Amino acid sequence: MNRLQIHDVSVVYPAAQGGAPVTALSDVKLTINQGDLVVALGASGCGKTTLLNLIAGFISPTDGYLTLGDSNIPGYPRVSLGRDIGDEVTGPGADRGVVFQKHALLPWLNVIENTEFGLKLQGVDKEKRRARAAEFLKLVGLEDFHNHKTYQLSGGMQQRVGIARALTNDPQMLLLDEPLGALDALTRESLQELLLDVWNETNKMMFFITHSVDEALLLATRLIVMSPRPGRITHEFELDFNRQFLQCRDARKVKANPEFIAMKEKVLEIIHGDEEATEND
Ligand SMILES: Nc1ncnc2c1ncn2[C@@H]1O[C@H](COP(=O)(O)OP(=O)(O)OP(=O)(O)O)[C@@H](O)[C@H]1O
Repeated sequence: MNRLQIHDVSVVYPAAQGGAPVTALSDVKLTINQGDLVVALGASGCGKTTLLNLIAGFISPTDGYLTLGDSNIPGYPRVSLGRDIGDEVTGPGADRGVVFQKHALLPWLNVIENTEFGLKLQGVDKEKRRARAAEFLKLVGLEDFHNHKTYQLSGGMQQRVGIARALTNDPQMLLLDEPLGALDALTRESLQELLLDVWNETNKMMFFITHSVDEALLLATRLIVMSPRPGRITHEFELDFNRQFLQCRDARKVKANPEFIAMKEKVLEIIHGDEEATEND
């Protein structure tokens, strides 16, 4: 079983000219198991993107460390009792796929060339990488768009290519930094459903950042709420609204569930409290 573990991690950004250092994350502990869809919510500046960048290996912790690995590989766990499974995360790797808010596709390549790009860099032969890219383009509903240039596609379709591209590398984990934030409401809903289908079908670990409480509650198996100054995880909730959605395929019905409404109120209260505290600082 794959697992990502974050062990007592802090991140301090050095002082900019004339300013003080910023403690973006303080003493963060988090375990993400195979099949977890962890969503991070929190007031602006609470360290969500810093946490994602750490998991992606784009930045290093000031204190603490992260591990990622498969407990079924002989030799693991390195330490008993299920802790320290896997290898220390020390930089970016193909085991983690990142989907950004802005898709970051290459405009001179068509859809399938963009999707297979990571495998091409890894030296996978053309037939193999085409077949894998086609498989994931089908999964995101773009099987008829292989030869389109990415700038000919709508924003939602471009994000679908970004998701297919990340999946084509077969990462253990998908990291998504507000991937739906720039989309109109209807496209956003259809991509939420797509992501739940992808999660359900692939059973990959996912770490997802959003500013939308509705989106967080609908998608998450575990919701973490973060607070700023210093950034830390203050609340964690186990949720099953995504399972409810996958059963009934009706997001509006799930969102009308009194439990959903009560959880939304609870989370909004936490976040608004943090925002007011920050404004009063
Ligand atoms: N490269 C950097 N150098 C210095 N400070 C930084 C840097 N990146 C982020 N910060 C600061 O670290 C804190 C956490 O930032 P981060 O972007 O991780 O928060 P966030 O929760 O993702 O915010 P938002 O919701 O606004 O995107 C903020 O105070 C931010 O100003």
